[in-house]
Amino acid sequence: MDETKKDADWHGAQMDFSRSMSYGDYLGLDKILSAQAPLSPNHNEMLFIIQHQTSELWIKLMLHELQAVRTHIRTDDLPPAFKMLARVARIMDQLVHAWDVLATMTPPEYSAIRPYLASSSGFQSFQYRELEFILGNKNAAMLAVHQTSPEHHALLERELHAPSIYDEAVRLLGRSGLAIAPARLDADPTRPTVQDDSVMAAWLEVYRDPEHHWALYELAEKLVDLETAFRFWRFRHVSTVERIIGFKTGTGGTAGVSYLRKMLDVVLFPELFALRTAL
Ligand code: HEM
Ligand SMILES: N[C@@H](CC(=O)c1ccccc1NC=O)C(=O)O
Repeated sequence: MDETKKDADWHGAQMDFSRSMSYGDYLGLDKILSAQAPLSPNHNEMLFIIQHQTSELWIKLMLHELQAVRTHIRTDDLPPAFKMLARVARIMDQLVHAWDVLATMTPPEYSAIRPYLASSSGFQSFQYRELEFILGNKNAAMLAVHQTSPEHHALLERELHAPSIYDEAVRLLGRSGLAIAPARLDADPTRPTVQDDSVMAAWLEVYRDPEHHWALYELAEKLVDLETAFRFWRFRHVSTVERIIGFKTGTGGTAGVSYLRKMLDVVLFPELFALRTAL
């Protein structure tokens, strides 16, 4: 058998894609795999770039899932929302473990790359900001960074004014016959979530009688899973940053580690954590 024939018969695999779509065509690999453009001569810059690019892709998927979650909660269709929330929490776990790869980069290795980054920073990630917003950590001041991109600015402006996933969960509590204060239902969507007594009382009722409120109970625990994973991500970020750049000022202009440490105090779904003390 000649070599060409042998190749063509390789386990019956299709070998000629001149007239049909291939793996690379479908996945747009030409675009993805030509998007790594190191600026420094340093070997480790490829790790730095790919770490961020893969993170952005996973964030893209989380946003895709979370947008659908919001619609499903709004339309009282919880089973698909549970499935998607579980997926988002697992993606977040994956990003938590991804820090292990980046942490193989030592301070001198990063110092060789850092000057080439100029004033660019993860702080300017529009997808990350959209993720914070959809989870309810709203902050209008963060839009300023995106002035140079009208498209990203508009997207974040829209998300700033939209109800968060948690706002939709609170509305669902109200539709389920639990008393939610009108002031909470009419809260300014551009402000971060603030703990509310009526929401706390409603979730407490759910947790005190799960059998009667099983779907809300399951929703609450899925949200707690997600916030827990996000907290781990924030912690791994600040710890990895401290390990690599110590207490240097960030390229994005913040104080660096002390800024990231403050972000550890963010609570996305306040009542879901506060209620545990009362149980
Ligand atoms: C050597 C690795 C890294 C270092 C030294 C680092 C450092 C920093 C610092 C100092 C900040 C504060 C903003 C500033 O002044 O620049 C920041 C923010 C940020 N970084 Fe990183 N980072 C690293 C890796 C990553 C990775 C892998 C991601 C994943 C996407 C990431 C995402 C972000 C995000 C989203 C923010 C904004 C956080 C917020 O505003 O709450 N960073 N980073
Ligand atoms: N803020 C980082 C720079 C940095 O990490 C960064 C720069 C460009 C693209 C992504 C980055 N990652 C996360 O902040 C620093 O101060 O070294």
